[in-house]
Amino acid sequence: MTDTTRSSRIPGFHKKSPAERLALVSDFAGLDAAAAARLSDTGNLDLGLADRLVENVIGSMNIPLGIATNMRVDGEDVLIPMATEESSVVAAVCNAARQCYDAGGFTTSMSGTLMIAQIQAVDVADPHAARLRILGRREEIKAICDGCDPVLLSFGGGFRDVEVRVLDSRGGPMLVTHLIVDTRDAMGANAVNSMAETLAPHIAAWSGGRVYLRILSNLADRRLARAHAVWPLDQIGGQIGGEAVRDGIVSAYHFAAADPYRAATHNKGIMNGVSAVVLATGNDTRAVEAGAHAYAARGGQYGSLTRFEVTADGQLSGSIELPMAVGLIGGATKAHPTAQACLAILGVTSAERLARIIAAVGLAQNFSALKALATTGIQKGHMALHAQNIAMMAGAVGDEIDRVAAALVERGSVRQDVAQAVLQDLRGEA
Ligand SMILES: CC(C)(COP(=O)([O-])OP(=O)([O-])OC[C@H]1O[C@@H](n2cnc3c(N)ncnc32)[C@H](O)[C@@H]1OP(=O)([O-])[O-])[C@@H](O)C(=O)NCCC(=O)NCCSC(=O)C[C@@](C)(O)CC(=O)[O-]
Ligand SMILES: NC(=O)C1=CN([C@@H]2O[C@H](COP(=O)(O)OP(=O)(O)OC[C@H]3O[C@@H](n4cnc5c(N)ncnc54)[C@H](OP(=O)(O)O)[C@@H]3O)[C@@H](O)[C@H]2O)C=CC1
Repeated sequence: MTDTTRSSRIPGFHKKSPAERLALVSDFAGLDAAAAARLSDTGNLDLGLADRLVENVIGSMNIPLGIATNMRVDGEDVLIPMATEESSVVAAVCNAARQCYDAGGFTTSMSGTLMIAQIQAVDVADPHAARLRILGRREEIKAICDGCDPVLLSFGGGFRDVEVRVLDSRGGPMLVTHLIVDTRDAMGANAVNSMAETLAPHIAAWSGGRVYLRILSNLADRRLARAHAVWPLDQIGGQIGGEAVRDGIVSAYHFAAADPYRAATHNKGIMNGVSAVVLATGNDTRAVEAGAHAYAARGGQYGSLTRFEVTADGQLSGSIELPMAVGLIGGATKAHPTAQACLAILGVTSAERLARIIAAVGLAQNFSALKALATTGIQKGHMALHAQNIAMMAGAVGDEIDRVAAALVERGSVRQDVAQAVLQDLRGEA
């Protein structure tokens, strides 16, 4: 029954300390002392820092951090920190990277570190002429934008270009100005948003219209990260032979390229890897995910972020291209000590190198998922690793977890009801 005595209207909640908030939440939700203690155990994130990173903090939510091995990117071996709650994601990257390691691993590139900020103007009487008026002010616009961020300028970044589009919207023509800004080692949201807000009154004056939105675009298509790898047939073959595996993977790609229902899952697999590194390094997962999916839908049809084809000598070639707006400065990257440690593990000294490594991880992840799907099926490898989670869900603790998980894999039935039965057996309760 609904409890009508509880109220979520808590004035001044944000002004309380984390401990006071937790007490209120515990009371509201009827949490026992153990649950409350778990919430306030912030692990490797200082509670005071957490309270500064986001609002209304009561604790922190810890996610496992795994390391993907075997990755060689542009001739350099690198260990990959991945923050994810999903089993088999880290193993999949290790597995894919192992199979192309001897062939040289991944080669990567980047289109640049340019972000786009948009300024929306409406009620412009002569949008096409206004477009030219704004384009004619390029040097003035550059000075205004660069004046917003001298620090960025000192690192070689800043305004690069202005573009103006006349959009045919439901509310009539709309004038949209794009500021193209090199944000170097920052993701750049705050930098370009400040520029857009500062420039907005000028756009209103030059266009004769009214300005509404002034915000970056997450479709960061001037910041594309690319990765490529060749998987030799003798490395991917196994029992069914390299050619069959290769053809199955290529066909899986063709399926994703032709069908948005499949492409969504295909790209979700890629983002298993991408988002895990983005999160581990304190970057904005939503920004990267929005950019990736918008890029996958360019041209009007949602499709695959990767491509698989056969090289002239019959090997499997895989490539990926996606927007990668990540930074080493700003957001939580600098503030979160675990993010700093993850960047140290990666050994990256530029946002570009980080973006390129993440693209390689996305490609690796996709290779392993497609290989599993096109051969044994995803459940064999994934469920074998997921068996431990199922064992824990069934109530197994300590040593029981491994024993129950092993029994589930042996029976080929990774299900909670089976786990419960195995556990009862183990405990002599059957
Ligand atoms: C799970 C594996 C790796 C087993 O693969 P396998 O061939 O049975 O494993 P193996 O024991 O022969 O080991 C091969 C290598 O895999 C790695 N490996 C193997 N086991 C581990 C482990 N426990 N921890 C860390 N690494 C592991 C490791 O690198 C190892 O090399 P070694 O170190 O022995 O020289 C394989 O089946 C696989 O890659 N499966 C794909 C799993 C996957 O994609 N998971 C993502 C979750 S499913 C999903 O959300 C996305 C999806 C699938 O829907 C996307 C789509 O539809 O496209
Ligand atoms: N739609 C979206 O994706 C949005 C995302 N966000 C959030 O914005 C945050 C990222 O913003 P971002 O602008 O990157 O972060 P910050 O504003 O925190 O940091 C960037 C700033 O750091 C300074 N800086 C110092 N060294 C460098 C260097 N080597 N290269 C580049 N800049 C340097 C620059 O100047 P200075 O010191 O003068 O600032 C730069 O503007 C994330 O938390 C994200 O979640 C916010 C709004 C919308």
